[in-house]
Amino acid sequence: MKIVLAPDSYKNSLTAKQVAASIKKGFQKVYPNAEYVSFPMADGGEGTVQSLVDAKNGQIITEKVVNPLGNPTEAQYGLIDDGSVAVIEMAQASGIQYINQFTQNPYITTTFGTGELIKSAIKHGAKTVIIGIGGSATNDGGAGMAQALGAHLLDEKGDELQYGGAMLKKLDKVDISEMLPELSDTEIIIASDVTNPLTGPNGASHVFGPQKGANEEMVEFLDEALSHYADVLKRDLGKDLENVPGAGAAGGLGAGLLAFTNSQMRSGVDIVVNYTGLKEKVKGADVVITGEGQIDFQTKFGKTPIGVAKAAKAVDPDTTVIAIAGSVGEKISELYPLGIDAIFTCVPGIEELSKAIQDTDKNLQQVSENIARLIKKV
Ligand SMILES: O=C(O)[C@H](O)CO
Repeated sequence: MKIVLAPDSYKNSLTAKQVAASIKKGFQKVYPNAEYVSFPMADGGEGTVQSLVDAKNGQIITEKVVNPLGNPTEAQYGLIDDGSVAVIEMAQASGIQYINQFTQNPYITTTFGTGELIKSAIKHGAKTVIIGIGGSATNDGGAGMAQALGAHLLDEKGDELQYGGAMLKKLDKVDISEMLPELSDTEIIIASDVTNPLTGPNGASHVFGPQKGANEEMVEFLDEALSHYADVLKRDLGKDLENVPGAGAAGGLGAGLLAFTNSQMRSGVDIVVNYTGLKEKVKGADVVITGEGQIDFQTKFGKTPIGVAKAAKAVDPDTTVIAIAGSVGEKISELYPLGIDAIFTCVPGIEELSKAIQDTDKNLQQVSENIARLIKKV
């Protein structure tokens, strides 16, 4: 019996590695001698660094960077494959957790710290940088990120723009002559959490600006600023990004990365499946167990369980794929035709969220044992 455990993390509760360990303990009560292969997974969002570092025995690097408000902070990223590949979550340096109702202000928040993480990864020898973007406090189109990598974003007087989305309105010229030279040999793979364009009603400012503190007037101003930024990028760098899907992710960092680096957008979970070699590991598996904190029909839009199911079924359509979630939401039947054979929640009954989170390990073991008993019977 070969059992592959490839879950995502359960947000605010367990890392993907811990989830896999809990499921394994439950299964071992029924199948003590099975072959277990644990594969912490992720989809480019929160937990991607930890999952890839765990899956590939990588290394966590801590770097002093600037947070979105321009204050010093420490942020982490991962190095895998002997340091040749870096894994970054932009939110570690420029995420929404750094702001509160008193400090939130997308006119001034910056992605400079994300650029510092990319620079650090390159200085450590990374030739490929996987960057998960989303969960940001910023609306600066990745301008701060580009400045940290040596780009000059200049106003009419030739002065460097200050941090923040509002400043982009003053952008007159982009000069990339002093950007980090190694960037031209660095492949950047972007895992974006959304497919929104840079500007317009579905763009970064209109859709995600309010959650970062923008009122109606600010949203309009920021949208115009990003539109002007896109015009200058098109004129000075020859990149037309305004309507590219994902350009509006992380306050337009998607556009910034596409404009200033050798980058391409890919599905986050496909990147992780690829880098962990999951398809190789699921060969010969009798059962593949995946999961995430919350499963519902939206899981089909590139979340971990679907990525795992697709990989497993591509290798062998007869492999049984089971998902275990903390909470199971609406229309999960939409996931069955996509490769997930059955979905279970690990929460035993109605209880406080804090209690469910606290008991996740125990609950996961319990439901896993039950699933194993059922499989044995069948
Ligand atoms: O950071 C943001 O703006 C949202 O997560 C969308 O990417």
